[in-house]
Amino acid sequence: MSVAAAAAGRQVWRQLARNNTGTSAAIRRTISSLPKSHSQFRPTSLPAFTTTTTTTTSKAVPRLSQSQYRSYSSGGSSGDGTKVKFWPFVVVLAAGTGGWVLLINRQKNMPPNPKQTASSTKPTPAFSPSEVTVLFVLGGPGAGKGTQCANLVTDFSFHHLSAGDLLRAEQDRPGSQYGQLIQDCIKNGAIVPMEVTVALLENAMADAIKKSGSRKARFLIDGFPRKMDQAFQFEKVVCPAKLVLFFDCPEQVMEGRLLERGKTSGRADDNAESIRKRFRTFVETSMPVVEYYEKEGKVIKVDATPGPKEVYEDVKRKLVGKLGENF
Ligand SMILES: Nc1ncnc2c1ncn2[C@@H]1O[C@H](COP(=O)(O)OP(=O)(O)O)[C@@H](O)[C@H]1O
Ligand SMILES: O=c1ccn([C@@H]2O[C@H](COP(=O)(O)OP(=O)(O)O)[C@@H](O)[C@H]2O)c(=O)[nH]1
Repeated sequence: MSVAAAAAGRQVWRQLARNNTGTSAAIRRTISSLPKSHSQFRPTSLPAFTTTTTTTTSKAVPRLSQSQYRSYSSGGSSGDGTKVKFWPFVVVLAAGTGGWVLLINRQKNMPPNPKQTASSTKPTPAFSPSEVTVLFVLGGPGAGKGTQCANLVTDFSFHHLSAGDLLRAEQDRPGSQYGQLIQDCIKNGAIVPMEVTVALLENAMADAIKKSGSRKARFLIDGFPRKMDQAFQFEKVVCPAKLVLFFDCPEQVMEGRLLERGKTSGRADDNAESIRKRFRTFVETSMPVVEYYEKEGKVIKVDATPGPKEVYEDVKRKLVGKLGENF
């Protein structure tokens, strides 16, 4: 695991702990019981995070200065000149060995060469954007992301991966050490630490590609990234995204849809209190992600207020307009 990845992992936990004042004591307990190293809190069933090693090449060993050498002439003579004297050799050997040890220890303490570190720790995304097309699908809770993804799957043979669905499946997986954490986050409209979600997505993408038997694939990553750290991590270790589909919808409309959905969805967060928290998280944490990608010129914005058919016509027209029929 790279130092940067470890630091990123620790940062997430610190951040979560900081943001944690309003969340349940169960989350606090879970966080405090979690190990610091982010490689250790990776779900056991999930793929390994990209790991790289940093190597430092040994530098040319500088010569010892004169003062570090024991002078042959400094010792007095003992006995007659015909006897072989061993002690000067022993002293020279000891001094030489000491010098080597000092040098090696100094090299160990030296910071690695920045050039080497930059190239050797840069993780390569698991999937190449030349083979794998990733579209992030964003929008407030209840904006209609899942509904529109289903249409896109039919017309454009996308694989649809909902981050929320993957998290709920991990939450329900017997033996998952993240079940309680995910459950608490979802109920409180909080965001599950990115390592868990990114790993679940990478795993699901790899499965879909394996099943399809083709290295080329299109993915709709629904409800993700909801936070900037997730966006950076996913693009760095999984796959750079081509575009973001953003479903823009007023809160009042989304609330009505979610309360209606809550009558049958069985979801722990489709209730008035959780909805309020989810809206807040969306405005404070997820909208900055949309704004970031807007600045990158990667956002297709769709008004999600009309009925599903009308919304889809708009999605299709804008998507094909941007990428063409055969993207
Ligand atoms: N354009 C729309 N007009 C009215 N209802 C919609 C529309 N799109 C989705 N819905 C309904 O609203 C609820 C939330 O939609 P969903 O696709 O699950 O949203 P999200 O995935 O963004 O949370 C669902 O019950 C869905 O049937
Ligand atoms: O990347 C993600 C996606 C979802 N969630 C959690 O899953 C919940 C439900 O997300 P989903 O996309 O299923 O539903 P939506 O809120 O969009 O209706 C969110 O409120 C978060 O608690 C998360 O932590 N990280």
